[in-house]
Amino acid sequence: MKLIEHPDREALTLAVAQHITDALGMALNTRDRAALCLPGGSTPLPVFKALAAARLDWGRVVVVPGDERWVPADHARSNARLIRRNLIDEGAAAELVELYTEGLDPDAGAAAAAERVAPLLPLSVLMLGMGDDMHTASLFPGAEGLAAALAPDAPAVLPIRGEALAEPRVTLSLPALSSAPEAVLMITGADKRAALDRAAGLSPEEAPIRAFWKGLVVHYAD
Ligand SMILES: O=C1O[C@H](COP(=O)(O)O)[C@@H](O)[C@H](O)[C@H]1O
Repeated sequence: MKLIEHPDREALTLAVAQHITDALGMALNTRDRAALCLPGGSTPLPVFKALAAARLDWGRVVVVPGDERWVPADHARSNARLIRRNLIDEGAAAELVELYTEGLDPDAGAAAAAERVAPLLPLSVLMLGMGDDMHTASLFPGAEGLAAALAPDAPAVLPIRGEALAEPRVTLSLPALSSAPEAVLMITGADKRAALDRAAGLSPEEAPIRAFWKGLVVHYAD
């Protein structure tokens, strides 16, 4: 794991956007289409806006959320909606592959999403977020479905449930997420910085971000 500390959030945003732009540009030099996997939540929002201005051949980029809350595509908690509004509608003319399917429950929906995601693998670029509880994507410590999603032979997308979760979720599995050559983690604030330190001494079951440690580049600002 490599930690890069930035003086403030503006510098952090610019550095993460540049990191992803460079990695995507390199992927587009060697592949017809590049697959960019992005986190949800609130932290990456300024990066999405900065990325939208990047001079990339977005028509050859497919974007997929790393996880999704099982809510309709226009719901305020939808990760796909966040990506659509802040990246694609802001000018990055990429294709967005959504994980949610209207009318399916999370189990059937995860299987349907796995069929859409499998052809995108290996991912070209993986950006992750992390919660104070050390979850990443929707790999939550103690969640129902975590062990299946961490298994080496897991399908690309699986359902996740947990008492602390507001709604069921689906997540790209560890094998799908870690098909990318590296993982770029963006975190802000002292609580997440402390969670990262805590994760270093724990297992992936206890601290799912730990499953990405090898090759993980962490960008941090307070
Ligand atoms: O629920 C989620 O949380 C994490 C972290 O989100 P943040 O708002 O604390 O940045 C996010 O990476 C994940 O994709 C999302 O579904």
